[in-house]
Amino acid sequence: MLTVGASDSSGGSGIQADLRTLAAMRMHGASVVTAVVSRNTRGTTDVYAQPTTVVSGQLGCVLEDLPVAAVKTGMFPNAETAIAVAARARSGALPNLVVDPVLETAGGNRRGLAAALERLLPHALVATPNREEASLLVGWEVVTPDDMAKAAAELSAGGPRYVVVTGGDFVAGDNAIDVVWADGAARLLHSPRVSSRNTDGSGATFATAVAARLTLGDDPAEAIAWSKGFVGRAISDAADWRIGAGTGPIDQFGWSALTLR
Ligand SMILES: Nc1ncnc2c1ncn2[C@@H]1O[C@H](COP(=O)(O)OP(=O)(O)O)[C@@H](O)[C@H]1O
Ligand SMILES: Cc1ncc(COP(=O)(O)OP(=O)(O)O)c(N)n1
Repeated sequence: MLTVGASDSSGGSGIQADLRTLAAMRMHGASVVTAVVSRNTRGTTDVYAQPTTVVSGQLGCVLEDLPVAAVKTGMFPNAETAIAVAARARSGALPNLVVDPVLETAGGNRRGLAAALERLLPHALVATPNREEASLLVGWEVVTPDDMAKAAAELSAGGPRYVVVTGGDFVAGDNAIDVVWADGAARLLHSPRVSSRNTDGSGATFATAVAARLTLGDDPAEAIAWSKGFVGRAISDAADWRIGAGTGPIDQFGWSALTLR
């Protein structure tokens, strides 16, 4: 599987989380690095964008040799890089494409990046925006599960066949609720909400797991359901960790359950 995204110096999110997820799923991961991000558990302090020629060069180099079965995209530092990857997708070179439209580190040009992502989304099989990302993409505020379903339907029109609006930050009751839109209908996915300050990389882990399960032959609905369980366990297993002063990473490997002697 190929992940296209940014390097996160804290190790919690970005390509580090993606490659950890793939390793936990016993899968080989190739990685195209769109940016190098200075980030710790308290936040992001700098984003160094790779030149677009380097991103395109890495992409071409991987695709001409490795048998890539699925691709997940994460953070793009600017519109130009996203547009270059969209051009590759348009040519049919990115199979089983899962787009996690990260806008957190886009700085002042979120609208420009969102517009560029709109050029990538029609080539995706699955998109996994959180509520904030969905709000920016549809242009209105996505709050409730009904809103999530409406936004997912809007994004799916002319775009990915499956849209999952994730609701990790939607606190209502005991469940973490995601809304999946596919083939004209919305479905709610519930899992127990884990009380933890360590949720960094949840979105990256979820989207990567979806792409990885697609390579194993799941249909998208199965891949999404499996990944929801996987990320919930990873969050739960890391609930007691104390790594950094802020939002810490999650436990894709089930390390907390292992005893190493
Ligand atoms: N505290 C939590 N307990 C259980 N599942 C969670 C929790 N936080 C996030 N998730 C799940 O992790 C996945 C990523 O969701 P979310 O946090 O919304 O994405 P992002 O990290 O992109 O903001 C979703 O499947 C969501 O339901
Ligand atoms: C380098 C880098 N990549 C991704 C993110 C944020 O990704 P997102 O899917 O919004 O959230 P998590 O994966 O962290 O749950 C980031 N901040 N930096």
